[in-house]
Amino acid sequence: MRCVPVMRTKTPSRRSTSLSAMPPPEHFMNQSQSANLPRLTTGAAKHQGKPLRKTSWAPLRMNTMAQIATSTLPAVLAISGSDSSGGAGMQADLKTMLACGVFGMSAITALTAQNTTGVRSIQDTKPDILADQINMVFEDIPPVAVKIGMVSATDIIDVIAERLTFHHATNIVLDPVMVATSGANLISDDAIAALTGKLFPMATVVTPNIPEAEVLTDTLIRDQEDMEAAAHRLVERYGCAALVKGGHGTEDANDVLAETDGTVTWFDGARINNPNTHGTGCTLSSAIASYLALGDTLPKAIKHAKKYLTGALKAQLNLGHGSGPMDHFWKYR
Ligand SMILES: Nc1ncnc2c1ncn2[C@@H]1O[C@H](COP(=O)(O)OP(=O)(O)OP(=O)(O)O)[C@@H](O)[C@H]1O
Ligand SMILES: Cc1ncc(COP(=O)(O)O)c(N)n1
Repeated sequence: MRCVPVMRTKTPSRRSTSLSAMPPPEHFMNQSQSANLPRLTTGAAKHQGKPLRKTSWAPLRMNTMAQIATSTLPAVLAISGSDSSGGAGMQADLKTMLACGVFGMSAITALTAQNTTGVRSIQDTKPDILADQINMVFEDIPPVAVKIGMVSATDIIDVIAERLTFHHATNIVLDPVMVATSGANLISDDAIAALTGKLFPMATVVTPNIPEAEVLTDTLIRDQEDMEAAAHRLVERYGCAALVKGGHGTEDANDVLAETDGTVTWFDGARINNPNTHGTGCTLSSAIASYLALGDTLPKAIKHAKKYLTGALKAQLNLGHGSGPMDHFWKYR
């Protein structure tokens, strides 16, 4: 069975850049790929292995400065909780961003002590420290996209909403994390109201799984028709696009996107037989933010993100005693 996600749209598809045409970042290339890149010969390279005479420094420095190669990457900010076991939360976000070709930055909302079998303890970040993290990032390297994950308390949500508004954040991908795969509750009941009231209206897209979409829409989701109706309801209620993910369904892993202009797009994916799904939601949302930062439209970003996630599941990494993490680096092995 092939597991490449397929996209079906109910309106004519939009144009966007092809990712396959994009070269991987140089440090991920193999030797023959990187050997084909143009090289700059700096003054320092010419002197390799030989001690430099003092008299040669001044011309050498000017020569080197004139020829320094500069490069840049779109930067993406993850605002999420730390997962000590590395498979979900901030750790999954940063690994995903690196693998998807953007520069990942972090504002940590909570420290969790967890592994693949459960969550032992949670310490929320003090709101002023969270505000400082967001400020320091935006003041220096303004992100092109922002991914928001675990936000467990109202005061944390308030500060995120206020700071992101202040900094005119764009391309906000919000994964409304409620319950961990291991079963632990990761948000308080009163924080759900703050999340939907303050952060949903700012989001470009929200990405609930089926149980989360049921809570957010007060409906039962039994089939794909219900998933699509829930996605529409979220768009109507909160004015942002909504991707309802089918990972918790019983058949294929199909996700549905409803956009504010009424467009509905299904992203079909065959269910992969892999019990290690810790961090799938974190990974998908970070990949969507990464591809938005790289210039994709929302449907294209989701298509590429799902392809990345599918590959990570197909790699069949098997770590830990519970539902384990995925191989975020699968593309480069
Ligand atoms: N077994 C699977 N095979 C293929 N795709 C899957 C599988 N499980 C989940 N997915 C995909 O993973 C993505 C995340 O969906 P899921 O419903 O698991 O989110 P989630 O529950 O928020 O994740 P998390 O485990 O981080 O809480 C979706 O694109 C979904 O279709
Ligand atoms: C810090 C943090 N953020 C998010 C999740 C959800 O991921 P999952 O549902 O796969 O456990 C998690 N377990 N921990």
